[in-house]
Amino acid sequence: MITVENLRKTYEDFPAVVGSSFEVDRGEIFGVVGPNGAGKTTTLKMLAGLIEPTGGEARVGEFDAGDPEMRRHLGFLPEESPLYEDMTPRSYLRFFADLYDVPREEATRRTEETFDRLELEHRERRLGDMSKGMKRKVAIARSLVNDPDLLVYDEPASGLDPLTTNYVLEFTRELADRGKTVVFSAHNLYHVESICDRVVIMNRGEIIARGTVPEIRDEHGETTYHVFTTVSVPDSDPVGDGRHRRVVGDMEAVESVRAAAESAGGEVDDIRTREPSLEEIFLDLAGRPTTEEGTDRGRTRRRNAQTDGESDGSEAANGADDAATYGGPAK
Ligand SMILES: Nc1ncnc2c1ncn2[C@@H]1O[C@H](COP(=O)(O)OP(=O)(O)OP(=O)(O)O)[C@@H](O)[C@H]1O
Repeated sequence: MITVENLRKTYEDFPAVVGSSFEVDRGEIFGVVGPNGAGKTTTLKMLAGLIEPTGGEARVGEFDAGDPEMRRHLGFLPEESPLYEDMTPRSYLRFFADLYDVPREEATRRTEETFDRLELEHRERRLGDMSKGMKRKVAIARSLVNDPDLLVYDEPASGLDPLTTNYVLEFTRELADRGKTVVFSAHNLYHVESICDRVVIMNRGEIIARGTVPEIRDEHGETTYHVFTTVSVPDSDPVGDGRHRRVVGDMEAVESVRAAAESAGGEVDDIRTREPSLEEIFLDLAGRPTTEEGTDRGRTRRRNAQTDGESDGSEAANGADDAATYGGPAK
């Protein structure tokens, strides 16, 4: 469905995307994740034909992503979706349906169906008076008004409460089950882990990992061993039930802990393995220097940077407005 080859975008002299290649199959949910400034929005906007690549190619089905005809098959949801405040959800959707030449009856049926599914109330209320979650639902409904094959969603759950987030994610899964292809970006890796079929992790414009979450875990994640001892050993922490726990990365280290416990008059009581979450792998990978910065692949945990990223991301304005979303000229 989507083929991206060596896609690049440079803003003036700043390289925002430095050579991405990936493919997305029909009916797949494909996640693009990465910290702030990684190049996710830029990638999505190139896929949606909203910005012109500096180099490389993005194809959607038989079309080049920049082909205006492609937009008839696309539903794009920008990270920030300012809506026309004086319209109501129904009049707003009618307006977009008309832009896409969707027959009135068909448009009304689709709109009401989506509003019902998303449990959108107050369909005749002024958009300017609606909550952020309601507006997001209206923006999602708008992305579906032309019954597109491809949905490109930039942070679909941005700024939503957990309940609405669940709705939106479940709905996204349903759309893929109905055969639509979904490419979406997210900061919240739990969302990615819960619904994506495959993922790319971006950092500083580069794809640094790709695959299904289990594949990424196999390739980049390190299993840790939690060794519980009946006595304190160096670098162990008490766990509250009289035992101590030492976390190590390989079996050799497990044996050292065993030796330390025995020489202190105790023993190893239990050993548990733990697989890293996508979030841990992401933090680990995103904390490494890029290849341009050197070959030291030492691992640096950057939990603080990630926390900042999550709060900044939901507020970040990315400049897409209604007209550009529908199909304004490529910049
Ligand atoms: N129009 C622009 N002009 C100059 N630089 C830009 C422009 N748009 C984006 N950038 C820069 O390109 C880089 C990638 O931006 P992009 O918005 O694609 O990142 P992102 O991964 O979506 O980030 P976020 O998670 O914060 O939304 C950032 O350093 C950003 O500042």
